[in-house]
Amino acid sequence: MAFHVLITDPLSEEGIQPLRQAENLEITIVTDLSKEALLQEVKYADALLVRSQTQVSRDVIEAASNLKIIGRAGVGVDNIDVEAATEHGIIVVNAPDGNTNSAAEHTIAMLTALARKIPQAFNSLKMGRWDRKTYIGVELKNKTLGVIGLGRIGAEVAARAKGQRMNVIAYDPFLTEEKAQKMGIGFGTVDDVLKVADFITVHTPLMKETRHLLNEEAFAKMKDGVQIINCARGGIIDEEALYDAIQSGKVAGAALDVFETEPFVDHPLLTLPQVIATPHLGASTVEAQESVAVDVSMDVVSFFNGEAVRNPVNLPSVSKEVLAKIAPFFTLAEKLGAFLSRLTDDVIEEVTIKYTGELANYDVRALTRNTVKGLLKRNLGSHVNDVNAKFLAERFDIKVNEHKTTTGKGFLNLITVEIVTANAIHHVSGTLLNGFGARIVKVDDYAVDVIPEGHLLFIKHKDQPGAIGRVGTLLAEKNINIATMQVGRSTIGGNAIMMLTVDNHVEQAELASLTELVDIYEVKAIDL
Ligand SMILES: NC(=O)c1ccc[n+]([C@@H]2O[C@H](COP(=O)([O-])OP(=O)(O)OC[C@H]3O[C@@H](n4cnc5c(N)ncnc54)[C@H](O)[C@@H]3O)[C@@H](O)[C@H]2O)c1
Ligand SMILES: O=C(O)CC[C@@H](O)C(=O)O
Repeated sequence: MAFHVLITDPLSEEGIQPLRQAENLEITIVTDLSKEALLQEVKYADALLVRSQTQVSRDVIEAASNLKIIGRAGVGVDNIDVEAATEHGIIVVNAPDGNTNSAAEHTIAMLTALARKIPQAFNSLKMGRWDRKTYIGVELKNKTLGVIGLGRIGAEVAARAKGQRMNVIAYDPFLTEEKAQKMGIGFGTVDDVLKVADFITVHTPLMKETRHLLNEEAFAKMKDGVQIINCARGGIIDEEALYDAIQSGKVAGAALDVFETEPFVDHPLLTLPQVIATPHLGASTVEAQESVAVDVSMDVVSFFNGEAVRNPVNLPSVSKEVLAKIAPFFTLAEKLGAFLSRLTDDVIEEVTIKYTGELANYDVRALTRNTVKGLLKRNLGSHVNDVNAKFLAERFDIKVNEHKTTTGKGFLNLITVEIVTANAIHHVSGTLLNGFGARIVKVDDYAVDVIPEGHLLFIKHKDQPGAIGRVGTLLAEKNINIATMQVGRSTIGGNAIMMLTVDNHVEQAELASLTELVDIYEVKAIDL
C-alpha cells in the first residue's frame, strides 16, 4: 500500500528526492491553495509537508482524517497547531538546523544593507538619479550590536558581527556572564541591550512573552538613531510603535524580513524611506531549502518504514503499559516545572526530579521530560516539547537529575522538583489525590494544598497581623477576585507565604503595588 504525501509549499526538488525514491510513497505537490482547496486536499493525505506559508490550523487537521505526520521544512512551527496535531495523534517533525546559517547570513546582509542604505540607493539609481549625498551610511566597526535571543541563529549572528569588528551585547534568559565571556560578547538584561545598542536584532521565537517585545516603551529606552533588524518572526516588534518611532526620528532605520501578517501586498512601514524589507527570505537559499527538505523528507520516509524520526516536535515515546501508569501524572509534572520557572528570574543551573512512592517502580523518564518541558516553556514556548526538552536543557547547560525512592511518608505518590540557581534553591512537591485530582502540597519549606491550575499568586511576607488583610484589600481595589487562599509559615512572626488563586491574570503594575505593601517581600504571578 502506498502512503499519500501532500506538499503544499514550494520545497526543493533535490530535497524531496528521498520521498521520490521511497517505493511506499506517492507524492502530490499543489501550492498556493485556498483554504477551501486545502481542506479538500488534506482529506486524502497520510503526510503533509509545508514551509511557513500553509497554515495547518485545527480545522485543517480535523479535516485530514488519514493524516499521520506533518513535516515542517524549517524551524518555526507557529503555522502548525501542534496541540491539535498531538490531540489527533499526528506526529509533527521539523528541520531545526538546516536553515540556521542562511537565516544568520540574511540577518548580516540586512544589517549591512541597512547601515549603508544599499536598497534605497539602488532604487534611486534605477530611477535615473546619480545621488551620492542622500545615501550617506554609517560604519559597523566599533558600533554595538544588541542581540535579543542568543539561540542557534542569534549566536551565529553574534559571531559574524564580531567579524565586522562590532561590539556585541546579548540578552537571552539562558545566557550567563560566563558563557558570554567565552563567546567574547557582552552580557546584559534586555534593558541593558536596549540602552547601549546602535543596532538591535531579535532572534527569539514568537510567543506570548516575546509578542511586542520591542514596543513603544522599549523604543523609548533605546539610543536616539538606533537601527532595528527583525529576521525572526513578525509580531516580536510592535509594527505601529516602530512606525511612530521612525517618524519621530528615534529610530533611524529598520530592516525587516518578517511581518505581523504575511503575506501582504502593501504595508504602512514600507512607505517609509528608512525601512528596507524582504518577503520572509531568511531561509530562502538553495542550500537551506535543500537541507530542510532533505531533513523532513528523511523523517517522513523513516516514519512510514516504522523507524524512529530524528526531529520530532511532539512524539510520545513510552510503552503502552508504562503509559497507562504514568500518563495521569503528565500534566502535574509539567505544571510543577512551569510553577518553578515562574518562581525565579535567575538562570537555572540544575533541576532534580524526585519520584517517591509507587511511581518509582516505573520508567518515569517521560515525566521527567514533561517537567523539564514545563520549566523551559517560559522562555522557549512551542520550541520545547517532551521529546526535545532534555536536549534543550543540555544545550542551555541545565543539569537534569532524576531520583526515585519507593518508600515515602504521607502520599502514595509524590513528585518533588528542585531547581538550583546561583542565588537560591527552590522546590515544589505535587501529588494526585485519589478522586480529587492534582495538588501542590509543598513549596520550598511550606506545606500547602493548592490546585495547580489557573492564575496563582505566590507571596512571601512577614507573619504579622494585617499582612493578609492588606493583600486582600488591595486585590479587591483592583477588582481581582480571590478564589482560594493558603497560608504557610516557618515560625510565628517569621517568614511566611500566601498562595492565592485568583480569577484573572495579574498584570505587572498590580504586582508592583502588592510588593509595595508593608511586610510583603516578594510577589510572583504564576499562570498555569
Ligand atoms: N526569517 C526566516 O526565514 C527564519 C529562518 C529560520 C528561523 N527563523 C526564526 O528565527 C527565530 C530564532 O530561531 P532559532 O533557530 O535561533 O531558535 P532557537 O530556539 O535556537 O533560539 C531562540 C532563543 O530565544 C531565546 N528567548 C526566548 N525568549 C526570550 C526572550 N524573552 N528574550 C530573549 N531571548 C529569548 C531562547 O532562550 C533561545 O535561546 C525563530 O523565531 C525562528 O522561527 C526565521
Ligand atoms: O519556510 C521558510 O522559508 C521560512 C522558514 C523560517 O521562517 C523558519 O522558521 O524556519
